[in-house]
Amino acid sequence: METKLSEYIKENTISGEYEKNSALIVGKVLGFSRNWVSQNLNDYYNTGALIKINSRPVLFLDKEVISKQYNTSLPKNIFGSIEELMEFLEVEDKKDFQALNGYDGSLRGVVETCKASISYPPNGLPTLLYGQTGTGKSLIARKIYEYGINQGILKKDAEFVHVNCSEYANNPELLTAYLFGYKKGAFTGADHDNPGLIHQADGGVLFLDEVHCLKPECQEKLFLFMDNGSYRQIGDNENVYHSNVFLVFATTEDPKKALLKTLLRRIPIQIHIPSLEQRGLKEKADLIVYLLEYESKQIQKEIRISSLAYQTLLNTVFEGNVGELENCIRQTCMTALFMNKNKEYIEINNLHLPNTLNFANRTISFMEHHVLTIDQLKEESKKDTDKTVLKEVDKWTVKLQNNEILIDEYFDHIYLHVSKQINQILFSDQSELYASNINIIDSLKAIIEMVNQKYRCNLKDKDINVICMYLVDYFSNYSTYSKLNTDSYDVFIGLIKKYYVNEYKLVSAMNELIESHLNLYVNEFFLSCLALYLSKALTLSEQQQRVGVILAHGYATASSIASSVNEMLGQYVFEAIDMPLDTTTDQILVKLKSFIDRYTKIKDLILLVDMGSLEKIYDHLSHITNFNIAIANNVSTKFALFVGEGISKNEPLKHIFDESIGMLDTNYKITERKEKEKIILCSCATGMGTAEKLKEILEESLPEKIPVKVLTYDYSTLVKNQLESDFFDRYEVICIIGTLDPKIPNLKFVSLENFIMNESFDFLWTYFEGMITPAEMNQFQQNLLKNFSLTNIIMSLTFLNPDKLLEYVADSLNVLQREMNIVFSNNICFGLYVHICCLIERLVLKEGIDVYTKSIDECSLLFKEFYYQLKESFQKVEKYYRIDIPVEEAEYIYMYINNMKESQSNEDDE
Ligand SMILES: Nc1ncnc2c1ncn2[C@@H]1O[C@H](COP(=O)(O)OP(=O)(O)OP(=O)(O)O)[C@@H](O)[C@H]1O
Repeated sequence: METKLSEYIKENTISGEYEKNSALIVGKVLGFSRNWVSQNLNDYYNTGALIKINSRPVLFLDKEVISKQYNTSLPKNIFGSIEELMEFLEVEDKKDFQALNGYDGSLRGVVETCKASISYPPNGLPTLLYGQTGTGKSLIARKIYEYGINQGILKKDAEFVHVNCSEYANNPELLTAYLFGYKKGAFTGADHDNPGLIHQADGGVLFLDEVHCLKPECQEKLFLFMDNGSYRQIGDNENVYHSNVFLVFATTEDPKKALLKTLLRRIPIQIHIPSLEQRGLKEKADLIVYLLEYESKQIQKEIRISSLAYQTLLNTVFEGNVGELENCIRQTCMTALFMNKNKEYIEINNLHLPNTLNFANRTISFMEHHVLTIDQLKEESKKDTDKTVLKEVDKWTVKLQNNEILIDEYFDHIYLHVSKQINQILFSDQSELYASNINIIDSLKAIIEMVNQKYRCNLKDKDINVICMYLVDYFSNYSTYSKLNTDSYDVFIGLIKKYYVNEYKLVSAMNELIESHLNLYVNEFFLSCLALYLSKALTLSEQQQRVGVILAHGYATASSIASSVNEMLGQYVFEAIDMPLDTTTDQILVKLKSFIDRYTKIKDLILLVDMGSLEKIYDHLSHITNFNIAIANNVSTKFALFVGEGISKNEPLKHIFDESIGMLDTNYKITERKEKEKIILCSCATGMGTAEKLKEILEESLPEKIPVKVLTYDYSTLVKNQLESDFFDRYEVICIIGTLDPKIPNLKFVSLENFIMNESFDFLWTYFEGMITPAEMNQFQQNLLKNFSLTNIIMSLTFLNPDKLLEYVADSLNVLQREMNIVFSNNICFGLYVHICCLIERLVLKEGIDVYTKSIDECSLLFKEFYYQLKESFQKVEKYYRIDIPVEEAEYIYMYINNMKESQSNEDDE
C-alpha cells in the first residue's frame, strides 16, 4: 500500500500536477481514508523522501523528482507554498554564465574575458564577439548583462538593448535615427520625439548584433560617441546628450575585414567564440543531452533516443553550430512527438531526424532497439575517463615524445591497458549486453567472419567473439571512447597506422562493412586500439595469405564467376576484377598492381584470367613480386570452382593445377617464390664515386639484423641497358636510390633529396615491416635522419670542410638562378649541391684533369650562354678553391639541370 502511495505522489510530481497530492485527493483516488494517507505521507516525509508544501491543503512532492528536474540538491524539505518552492528553485537555477553549456570547458576563457571586460571601470570596455553563426554570441551578450546585474555592476533596472544591424542594412539612416534618437519632424515620418536606443540603454548594455552591416557613416558616428559618451539626436543641433552604456558588438565576419579600422581600434576586447566542432566531442555530447532535456521539459514528456540517432547527431557537422543543432533537435522531437502521440514518453530514432542531415542509411537498423534515456546519456558522459585507455594513451605518448620510453615499450603499455579493458568487458556480466544487442552481435560476427575469410587471417571463433564484444561495448559506451581530444590521440592513431599496417587494414575493412551494413560509426581511435590488440593477441602479422583473383573482360563476368564460386564453396576464396572489353594489358597490370598492394603479406597469388595475355601478365608479375604465382587462362565457373576447392583445402599450387590439366582446356604457369637476395641499388647521375659513398652511408644506417645488401650500379649503363632480367632473377630490388631517376619500369626510385628530407621512410617501413621490430625501425629512422642530413652527406662525400663548401656552393647556385632567371626546385638544388661539392673536391685533388680537353668554341650557342653564366656565378668558388670548372663539367651540369627539369615536368603532367 505504501508503495502505491509513494508511486502516486511520484507520478503527479513528474507530471507537475501537484494539486493532486493532498491527503484528501490521494485518499479518494486510491481508496484509503484521508487520515491514514495523511499519517503515512507525514511518516514518509520524515524519512526525507518528500517535500512538504504547507499550503491549504498541505501537498507532498517527490523530492528526488524535483531535484532531478531542476538539477539541484534541495537543502530544505518544507516550503510555505508552491510559489515559494518555485522561487527557491529559480534562485537555485544556474546563474548567468553558468547556464552556458561549456562555461567551464571550452568557453572558460571566453567567460573570464567577458567578466573582466564588463567589470572594468567605469562602464566596462567595449567588447566584440566574433565567430560563426549559431555559436552563441547573442546568448553570451545577454549573459554578460545578467552577470553585470548579479554582481551589482549594473543597476537592477538597467536594460539590455539588442539591435540587429542587418535588419537596417537597406536603411542605414533609420538605424542611425533609432540609435541616437531624433526630434519630431527631423525627417519624413518622424512624427514624435524619440530619445533613441543609446538613451534607453543608459546604465545598461547596448548589444549591436551583425555589426558588419553597420554603414561606415553610422560606424563613424558611433565611435565619436564611444570616445566621450556624448552624442546629438537627429534634428537637434542644440543639445548634447550623454549616456553610459556598455557596448557589446557581434559579427560573423572577420572583424579586420568587415569593420572600419577606426572603429575596431576603439574596441579593445575582441573575443573569438569557437565553433561547435572546435569545442570537441565531449561538449557536443553534453549539448545534445542538455538540448534533449530542455525539449523534454517543454513538452512535458520523457525523451529517449536510440544509440544510432544519438551517434548520428554526434557525428554530424552542423555548419550553423549550436543554433542549428538546437533546431535539429527541436524538429526531431516534434516529429517524434507526432509519431508517438499516444505514448507516455517519446522515443527518437534515425527516422525522426531531419532530412537535411546527411547520413548514409535512413532505414531503422537493428541498432535502433538500443535506446537510451537522458539519465543514461548523462551517466555515460560522467563515466570516469581515468579508467579508459584514452588517458593511458595520453600519458605514454607524452613519455614517448620526451624520449623517456622506446616505441616498443610504448605499444606494450598501451596494449596492456587495451587488453585489460577487453578482459573487463569479457569478465563482466555480459548477459544484459547480450540480451539487448542480440541482433547486432550476430551481424557483427558475420562481418568479422567475412573479413576473416577475405583476408584469410585465421581468426578463431574465440577471437571473433572477443572483437565482437569489444565492438558492442564501444557502441554501448560510445562517449567513453571519444572523450579526450588531445594531440596524443592523433599521434597514437598515426603510429598504429604506420607500425601496424596489416592490422589497421583489417580493422578498416571491418569498419567499412559495419558502416555500410549497420550504419554505425567506429572512430579511428577505437580502430587503432583494436588493431593493436589484434597484432599482439592474435599474432596476425605472421599470417601469410593465399589470394585468389579472377580477372575477366566484361561488365560483371569476373564478379559473377567469383561470387557463385565463393557461394558454392561457402568461403571467400576469390576476389574479382572486372575489365571493360577494350582494356589493354597495361591497364590490367596497373589495376592488378593496385589490387596486390592492398595485401602486404601474400604467400600465393592465384590468378585466373579469361584471355591470352597470360604471358605478358606473367612476365610482369614475376619481376615485381616476391611470392608464389600461379596464372591460368580460359577461366570458367567450372575451372574456378575446381581451383577454389584446392585453395580452400590448402593444397599445393602445383598439385591444384596439375590436376586441372586434361579435364579443362587451360594453360597455366607457376613460379615458385625464390628466396632472392634483397638489395637496395645506389646509382647516381653524379658518378660512381657518389654512388659508392651513398652506399657506405646507407650501410651504416641500416639495422644490422636486416638481410638487405646495398649495391651500386653505373647510372649511364643503367639508363642505356636497363636492368637485365638475370639481375632481377638474382635480386629482389627494393628500390633505387640516387640523384636522378633512371626510370626502370616497375622499380621504385627514391631520390637522395627524399632521403635528406626524410620523405621516403614510410615506403621503407612498409617494406621492412615484420623483418624488424618497431624499435629497430625507429633506430633506423633516427640513423637516416642523422646520416642523411645534407651536411653529413657532403661531409661523407668530400674531405673539404662541409660548412664552408656548402656555403660557397649555395651562394653560387643562388647567383646562377638569378643569372638564368629561374628558380631550381628542391630536388635540382639537392642534386646540384651533391654533384658540385664532389666536383670541387675532384678538381681540388686534380682527379681526371687530363681528360678535360674540350674548348668552349666547339659548343652550341645555347650552351655557351649557360657556360658563361655558370662561370660568372661560381667565380668566388673557383677563386677560393683555386680551380677552373672545365667545359665538360659545365656541360654535365647543364644536362643535369635540363634532364631534371624535364623529368619534373613529366611528373607534373602525369
Ligand atoms: N553555449 C551554449 N549553451 C547553450 N545554448 C547555446 C550555447 N551557445 C548557443 N546556444 C543556443 O544556440 C542558439 C544560437 O545561439 P545564438 O543566437 O546566441 O548564436 P549567434 O552566434 O548569435 O548566432 P548568429 O550569428 O546567427 O546571430 C540559441 O538558441 C542559444 O541559446
